[in-house]
Amino acid sequence: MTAGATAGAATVSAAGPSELGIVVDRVARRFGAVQAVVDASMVAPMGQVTGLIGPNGSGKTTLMLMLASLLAPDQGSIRVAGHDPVADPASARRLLGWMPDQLGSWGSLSARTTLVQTGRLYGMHRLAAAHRAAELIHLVDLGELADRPSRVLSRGQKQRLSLARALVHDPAVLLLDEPASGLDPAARVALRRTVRRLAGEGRAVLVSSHVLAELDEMADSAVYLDRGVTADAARIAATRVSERAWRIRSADRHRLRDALFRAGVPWERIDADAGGLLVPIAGEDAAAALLTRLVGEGLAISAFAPAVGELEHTFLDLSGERMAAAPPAGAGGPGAPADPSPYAPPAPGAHPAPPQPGGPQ
Ligand SMILES: Nc1ncnc2c1ncn2[C@@H]1O[C@H](COP(=O)(O)OP(=O)(O)OP(=O)(O)O)[C@@H](O)[C@H]1O
Repeated sequence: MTAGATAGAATVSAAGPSELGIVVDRVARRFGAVQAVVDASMVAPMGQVTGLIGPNGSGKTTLMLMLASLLAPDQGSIRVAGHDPVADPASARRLLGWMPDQLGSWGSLSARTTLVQTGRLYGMHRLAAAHRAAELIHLVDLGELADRPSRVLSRGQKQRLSLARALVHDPAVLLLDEPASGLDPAARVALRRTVRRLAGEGRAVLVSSHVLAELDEMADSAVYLDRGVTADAARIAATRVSERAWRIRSADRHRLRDALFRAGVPWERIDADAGGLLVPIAGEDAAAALLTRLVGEGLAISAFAPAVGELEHTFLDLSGERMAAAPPAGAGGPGAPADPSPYAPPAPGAHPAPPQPGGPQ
């Protein structure tokens, strides 16, 4: 995903409703005493993959069900390729493909029959439905299992059948709820390629997932749902300059530690893992300034990158669960003002003495 890309309400452009694929405006939905979706607004443009992210119980599936015309919102409006799934569900359903988190098909039907019957339900001729089923079986690589009852399929194989079923009528908008769950690594790579290709052909693809590293590689932008409310653009923009851990690698870790200390990073805030030293840095500008300084000191840096993906960082930041605490005021930590870099040199005696070689790395 491109750094910091988001698809909040504020990103609605002058594009027409069908170009936007999915448009959700101030939607709410309650189940008895539970307000599952409080205030959700978002867009998912055609030709792009949009991630839908949020903690357990934040309302993602409820929102997806409303988009799929399977649940009516209590208030607000939804447009799917320009159609209102409440007022005109038939038109919306013709244009959208829905992959739920559970397959939900008759176990006695084979994958092929499931796909053919789905095509028939969309009004396809028997031969056209059979042809389409064969195409999709090839696409999701279920050839050897196509004529066995779907109940014998593994969880991952059922996911692939579910994706194929969502694609039967060649929809312009795709709603995928946890599509990668149960897939092995090779199937995940294949899914990622398929999803990117489907978007590349002009579809709007909305993907809900807890596997944020997966989504990072798949999604052009993301919508964050927290306790039923979508995060607005300003909240998301703020996470871009909030602290996160960066991993820095150099052949000489001790020299690197010393250089980081001289750059104003307190000892106690430098962590380490097998990949290098972990340093909290607030924003890309601060990262660039630190890298420039380290290289300027003659250090050979072999890796310098965020230790967590963009989506995970934003998710954790919005959830208020960030690892690193803010540096104490005036401590010259990563968020400190530039002089000349964002890492102000520490005042003499401001930090404990550097640990001796052989200490924790
Ligand atoms: N049919 C229902 N009746 C009552 N409460 C419901 C119903 N469906 C969902 N909820 C409640 O609404 C809230 C949002 O649920 P939802 O399934 O949309 O969350 P989610 O973000 O998809 O969660 P997860 O990530 O765990 O799948 C939860 O508190 C859930 O218990």
